[in-house]
Amino acid sequence: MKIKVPASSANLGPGFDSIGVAISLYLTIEVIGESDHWQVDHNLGDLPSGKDNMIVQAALSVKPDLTPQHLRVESDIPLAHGLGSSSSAIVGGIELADQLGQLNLAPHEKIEIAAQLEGHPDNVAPTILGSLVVGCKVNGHFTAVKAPVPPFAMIAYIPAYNLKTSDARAVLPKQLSFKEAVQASAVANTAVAALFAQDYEKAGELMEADLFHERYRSKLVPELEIIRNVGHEHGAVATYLSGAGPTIMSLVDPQHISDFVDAVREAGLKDEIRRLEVAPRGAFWQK
Ligand SMILES: Nc1ncnc2c1ncn2[C@@H]1O[C@H](COP(=O)(O)OP(=O)(O)OP(=O)(O)O)[C@@H](O)[C@H]1O
Ligand SMILES: N[C@@H](CCO)C(=O)O
Repeated sequence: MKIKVPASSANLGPGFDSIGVAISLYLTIEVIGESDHWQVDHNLGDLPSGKDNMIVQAALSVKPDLTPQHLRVESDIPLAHGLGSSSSAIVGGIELADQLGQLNLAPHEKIEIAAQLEGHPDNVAPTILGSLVVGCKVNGHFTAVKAPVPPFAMIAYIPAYNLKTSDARAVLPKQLSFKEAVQASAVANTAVAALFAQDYEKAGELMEADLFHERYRSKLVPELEIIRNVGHEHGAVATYLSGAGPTIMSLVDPQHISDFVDAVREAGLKDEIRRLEVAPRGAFWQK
């Protein structure tokens, strides 16, 4: 039995901590069988291989008396790169507990648990539901709404360097003025309306007009402005900092992908570029 959990790309510009999209890169957790201790074989470098692994910790937070298992974990989601690897691990752990503990959790219950563990729903909600999701905390619980899937290729520029979410949050201001907060939220509201209206010309402009986080983080990820400018000339509808970065995501019309990629290379950017898709389905089990 295997669980497949998609990656995710959060924020989409002004939807800071609120909007995210499931992405076609996967964390796979194979259940080999019961064991006398938790054992996690993985291809993820020096991450923990026992009970202290994030997947196991998430599973035990849901059901502390789960029987220990031998798991095999593989992932094509780069760690600490703004593609939601920690959320995929948390959601994978919740799915594991749900299945092994026969809990039959509803999607909204999984979102509640996962968002409490992660702190915000922008990565975990699309990782659970698939496609594009807008969510928030309200009246002490998390809520999430699925939006139409944008009909674009997601072209990710993945810098070689890592950027921990905690470091990328440390550069954000503690406060915004009332006037700035009103303007930032007006941009985000209109971006969401444009996404639901499937008016991608308007959505693209608004996705590039974030006032919550990108202007503070762009000094950590100087490639953002370069790729955004390339995108304006070469077929990108919008370019944004994926999650806390450093991955930069561009929504590109499929007809313009090779032109866009060539132009990014001509701008002197040499790190990995991957063509990804929106994953329409959230985490699921396979025999
Ligand atoms: N499969 C996994 N198993 C165990 N721990 C993991 C796994 N995937 C990620 N992690 C943990 O999550 C950390 C990365 O989380 P972080 O929030 O910094 O970045 P991210 O989730 O990849 O990006 P972002 O939140 O910006 O989209 C890793 O350093 C590791 O500690
Ligand atoms: N919304 C989060 C995503 C990463 O957890 C951020 O940008 O910090």
